[in-house]
Amino acid sequence: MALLTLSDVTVRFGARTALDAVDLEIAEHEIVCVLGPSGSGKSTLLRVVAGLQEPAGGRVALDGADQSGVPVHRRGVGLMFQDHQLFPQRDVHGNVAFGLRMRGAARDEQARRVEELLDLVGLPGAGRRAVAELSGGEQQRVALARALVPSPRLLMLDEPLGQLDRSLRERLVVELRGLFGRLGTTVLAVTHDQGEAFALADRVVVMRDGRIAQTGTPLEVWQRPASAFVARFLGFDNVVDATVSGALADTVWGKIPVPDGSAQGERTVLVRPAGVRLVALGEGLRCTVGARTFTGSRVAVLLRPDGPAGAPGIEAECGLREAPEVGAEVGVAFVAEEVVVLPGERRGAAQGVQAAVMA
Ligand SMILES: Nc1ncnc2c1ncn2[C@@H]1O[C@H](COP(=O)(O)OP(=O)(O)OP(=O)(O)O)[C@@H](O)[C@H]1O
Repeated sequence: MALLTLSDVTVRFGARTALDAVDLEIAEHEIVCVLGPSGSGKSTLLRVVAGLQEPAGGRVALDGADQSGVPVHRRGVGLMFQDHQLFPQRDVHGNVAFGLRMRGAARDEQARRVEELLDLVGLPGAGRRAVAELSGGEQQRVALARALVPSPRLLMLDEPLGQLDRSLRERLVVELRGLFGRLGTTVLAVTHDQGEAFALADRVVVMRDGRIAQTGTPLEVWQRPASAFVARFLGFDNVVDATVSGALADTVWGKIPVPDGSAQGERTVLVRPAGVRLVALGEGLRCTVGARTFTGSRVAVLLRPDGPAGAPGIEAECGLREAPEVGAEVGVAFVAEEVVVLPGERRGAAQGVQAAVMA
């Protein structure tokens, strides 16, 4: 049985629907990350599970038990918010022991458990340190220890690494995944950073306007985005309308090869940057290099098709040495394995069909 089940959960703020009939299940020991643009309903999802927000409709169940009317502190969930919300006047021990004290745990049990948790999050012996003197990353660990101390059956994290610098986030995310794996913690985390979500999660949930746009393993979502929205949200810019016929998609960039078995007809097609190949001038689509951006080990190259007028730019990625100069003229070809015909009919095409039917 799922540890957490949301069935048809709707949350409204006046006329605004923050969650729109959401269904979601989380299995025990699973780490699920919710991703989505600002305002898509991520925090509301956490709040409704925690009991901080009443749903207007639907049901939240933990271990199969309906949670309506069950207050926050009786749900057995741990919560960690973006801004840590540590008590500045208390030391590390005082912060981590908070949940135990509230439960009336004996002092020696508190001391033992706090030490155990501080060891676990990599802050052994830090109990007497003042919270205000800790670095952002250390405060983050204290907040995590505090959330873990009552052994919640579900740990919920809202932008857990939000305010930390990039290198610390990358390190902590790996540590967190290892830690949750060892503890067998079930986690529901919210982040707007897809790199973080992909590194942490067994499964990601992409939200849009209060609904789930896609759910799947990081690899599934990355390889097969469910829609143009998800593809663009993941940072893919090469998304164009196409008419797919057999192994070719007819697009504004010319005919692009698509993988065997691709859906046919009026579609939207994603070409991953790795599927854009630079070839000799005179072959493929003629483009001018509009910009180059160094991304670490690769160079992102923006190509502007020389025609037809209004054709969108194409993003390619090149090795450091073969990236052409800005202004260079190049030929562009496409590699079928890196092309994805997105599920669902193109919106414009569907509207066209509807207009035709109505006429
Ligand atoms: N207390 C509230 N009163 C009124 N509207 C609210 C309230 N909380 C959230 N909303 C609205 O509900 C929608 C979803 O908000 P939510 O905070 O869940 O989004 P989010 O995806 O977490 O956004 P962000 O990434 O910016 O934190 C938004 O349109 C927001 O304006």
